[in-house]
Amino acid sequence: MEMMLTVRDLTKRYGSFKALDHFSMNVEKGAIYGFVGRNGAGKTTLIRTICGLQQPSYGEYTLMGYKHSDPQIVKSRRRMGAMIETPSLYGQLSAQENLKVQMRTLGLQDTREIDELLKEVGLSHTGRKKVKDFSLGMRQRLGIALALAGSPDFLVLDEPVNGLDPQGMIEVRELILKLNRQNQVTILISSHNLDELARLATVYGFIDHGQRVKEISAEELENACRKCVELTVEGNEILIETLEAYGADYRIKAGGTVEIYGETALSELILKLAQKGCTVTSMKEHDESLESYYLSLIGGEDHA
Ligand SMILES: Nc1ncnc2c1ncn2[C@@H]1O[C@H](COP(=O)(O)OP(=O)(O)OP(=O)(O)O)[C@@H](O)[C@H]1O
Repeated sequence: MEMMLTVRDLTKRYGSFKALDHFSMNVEKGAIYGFVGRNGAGKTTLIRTICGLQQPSYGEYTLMGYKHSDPQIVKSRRRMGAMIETPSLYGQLSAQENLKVQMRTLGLQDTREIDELLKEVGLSHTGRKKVKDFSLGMRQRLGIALALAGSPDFLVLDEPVNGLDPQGMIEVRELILKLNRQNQVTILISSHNLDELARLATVYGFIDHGQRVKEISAEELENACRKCVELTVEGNEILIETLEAYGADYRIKAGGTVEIYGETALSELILKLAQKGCTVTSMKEHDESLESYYLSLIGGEDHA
């Protein structure tokens, strides 16, 4: 298993406050790593640190095999593109000119790439329009284009769908999937939009109070998010007796509603209940989503 990024025991202190507290993560080559945590959990701090914008107080990370303390890590950084929080753009310049500046900063000559990048993020039509007159979504797309300059192997996106309309979100999602599948770009993406992340991520890392809560593959998460049917009946005793006879996996909730997990022959169950004189008053089917998994891991209250 080849790793793009490994983070070990990383701690970042601001005075006595630990924004990262012995945090560890593993981003395999080829992954789309969904980085999840509430406001202030430490996501941007981690991203800024691995991009070399700030030094860890303790711990280490390796990027494409180079340790953070190894001067050769600059080689890895050249193959990495990042968009962190709101992209810093030149308001008086057009999208094309902003990209030209970025290419020059990176020491790249290929101006043909600029048109391709603009097309890729859906900004070809913006012509001479100054970036200060762009919508939030357009700025966000230009930020992604800047991160893509130089065709990085590792793309780090901090909240990339922030401010995008539904169409924009679909386009960014398709772009991310295309970069990953066709160009084998490894992607680390932090987002509050769990529904959006669930459509992309191949692995998830959950962070809270600067600490790693869980790292889990999308497949493992899918297995952990079991299908569930909620039944409310008149007379729970008959329902429980019937479920026991089926050997079903169930849980009785407050108020008498029963949650039944896994594949259960529902129509057969309901028929059996009716035969025993037990009436079903309500039935709801739902998948435990990434959101409920996240809430069960981290808890519902927001500290921000
Ligand atoms: N330069 C700084 N000085 C002091 N505290 C800081 C600094 N930068 C970040 N913090 C604090 O570190 C914690 C983590 O912040 P960070 O921006 O990494 O969170 P985040 O998970 O990216 O949050 P969000 O989702 O809101 O962007 C916060 O409590 C924040 O106030």
